[in-house]
Amino acid sequence: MPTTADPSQQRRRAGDSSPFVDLTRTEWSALRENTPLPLTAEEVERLRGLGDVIDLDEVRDVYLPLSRLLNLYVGATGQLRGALNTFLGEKGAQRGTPFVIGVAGSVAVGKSTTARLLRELLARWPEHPRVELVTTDGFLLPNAELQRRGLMSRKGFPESYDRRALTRFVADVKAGKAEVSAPVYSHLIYDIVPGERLTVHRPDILIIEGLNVLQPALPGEDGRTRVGLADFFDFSIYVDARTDDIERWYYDRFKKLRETAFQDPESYFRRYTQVSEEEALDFARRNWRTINEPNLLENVAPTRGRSNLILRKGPDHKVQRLSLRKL
Ligand SMILES: Nc1ncnc2c1ncn2[C@@H]1O[C@H](COP(=O)(O)OP(=O)(O)O)[C@@H](O)[C@H]1O
Ligand SMILES: CC(C)(COP(=O)(O)O)[C@@H](O)C(=O)NCCC(=O)O
Repeated sequence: MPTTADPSQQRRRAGDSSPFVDLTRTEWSALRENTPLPLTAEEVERLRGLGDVIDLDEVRDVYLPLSRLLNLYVGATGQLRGALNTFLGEKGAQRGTPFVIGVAGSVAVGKSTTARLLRELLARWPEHPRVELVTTDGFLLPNAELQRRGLMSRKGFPESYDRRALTRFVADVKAGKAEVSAPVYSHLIYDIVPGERLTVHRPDILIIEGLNVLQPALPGEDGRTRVGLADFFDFSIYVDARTDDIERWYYDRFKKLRETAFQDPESYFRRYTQVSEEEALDFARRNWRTINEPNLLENVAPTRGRSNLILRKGPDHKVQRLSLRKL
């Protein structure tokens, strides 16, 4: 068989048998067309998570095309709704429901920054100004309950969440309910905040970000299949990187948190400011090796292929390649 040295042709051939279109950063960035850059360097700085490297170039090259694509998807969904209403006739006077976007990926991969940037960029389009962001950590079981179930060292694994409540939350938002609320998690106290709720009032777009948002539904106690969170998504994004890089980012962030958030007298991790950096890092390494890495490999990474878009980061946190699901 003749071979070709042209990588784009090779990719095209491989692409024929893949449900995704693979794009380099350069190819992707050309797709922003004339979408204006609505954020200043200061605003980007404010949105950046600890350890993340996001600057205006990254916003322009990666996030503007993404915001343009999502705006097109929201518009096309509105047209589909019109078709559905025509079909439904008398019953078809349904008002729109929020467009739901899931953002998945490992602990420390930078999904929070991706989700926060998207919220800001999407809210600047006049067609959908009301964009809400909810993280799934609010649906973690409280520490007391995790302890009762012997799950304290499984935080972030699918079984550490109240998955029914999480799915019900997204289902209610997607159904167009006027007011839906979620519990709130605090990284500071490492627990659910008693009595605190976050309320969502029928936004134009809901972004739901978390480790396990693309997990398929578990069968119920009767063994029957249930509806899962991702069944309510209109679009989903998986933030991806090499496991070695994510591990390094996790330790770098831990070191920074030790100098900042952990110093707070209320911080659950305050004790790691009182020991040597090496001892503190031993704890971080244990956490990575026994909790976050196994969860990434067993539960999170296998959901990558269920997303609509994979953002693949290089060792410097910058997105290098993207895979977009074909329709
Ligand atoms: N122990 C901690 N104390 C304070 N903030 C934390 C702590 N652990 C993580 N964070 C912050 O919580 C957010 C979510 O972190 P994480 O779930 O690892 O997702 P990601 O890094 O993909 O955004 C990040 O902004 C991170 O900086
Ligand atoms: C709170 C998390 C489970 C992430 O929750 P998510 O919002 O992704 O559902 C995670 O950031 C975490 O704290 N993991 C526990 C192990 C650790 O401290 O690294």
